[in-house]
Amino acid sequence: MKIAIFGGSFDPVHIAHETIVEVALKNLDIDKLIVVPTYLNPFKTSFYLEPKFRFELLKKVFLPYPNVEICDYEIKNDKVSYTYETVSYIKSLYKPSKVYFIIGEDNVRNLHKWYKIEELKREVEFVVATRVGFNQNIEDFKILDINIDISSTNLREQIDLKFVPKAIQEDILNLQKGRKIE
Ligand SMILES: Nc1ncnc2c1ncn2[C@@H]1O[C@H](COP(=O)(O)OP(=O)(O)OP(=O)(O)O)[C@@H](O)[C@H]1O
Ligand SMILES: O=C(O)c1ccc[n+]([C@@H]2O[C@H](COP(=O)([O-])O)[C@@H](O)[C@H]2O)c1
Repeated sequence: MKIAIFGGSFDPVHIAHETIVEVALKNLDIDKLIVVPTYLNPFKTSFYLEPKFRFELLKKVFLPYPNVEICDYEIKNDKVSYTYETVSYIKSLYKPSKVYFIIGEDNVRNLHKWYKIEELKREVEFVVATRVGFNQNIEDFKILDINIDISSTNLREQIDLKFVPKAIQEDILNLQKGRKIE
């Protein structure tokens, strides 16, 4: 089995994430794509939406995709998880013959600082989703061509429903009513 892992904070999930998954399913030779929400990214100090809620939003968004699974491994750890550990766990579960790990172009800059990065590079092939405004040297990577100028930060600051997947628009509007999001 060949798999791709797409890890992220998804705080909250937006349409660029959904598009990355669609393009990956189309362009990578994979049987399954596993989305792994973080409890907390090792380089970040806090999250905004509760991990369980970010997980539920991802479930709703990717329900129509039969080959997409949302993995609660990091959330259940209830603490910072390193990608190297998550990949080891997923590998022990599925014994895949090939593992891709998808990151956005913004994450290329600090990739060399990831925990056990040299070992991790031997375990996975990194795939980079291009990101508007980030011009990293990505010629050594497999590329997913994404051209959507949105971030979770933008959405937390100001909701614009055109960047929110249809399946969760109501949940996001409810957050706005409760003033959890502006
Ligand atoms: N618009 C985008 N284009 C390409 N890649 C993206 C885009 N948005 C997110 N990604 C990538 O998807 C993964 C998960 O993203 P993440 O949940 O951190 O969203 P984000 O929009 O970058 O959030 P934040 O604004 O909170 O940093 C990361 O590897 C990130 O680089
Ligand atoms: O393992 C690490 O050292 C490491 C350091 C920074 C980020 N990551 C992972 O990179 C992925 C993208 O994170 P984010 O917050 O940009 O969505 C997510 O799966 C993080 O756990 C992993």
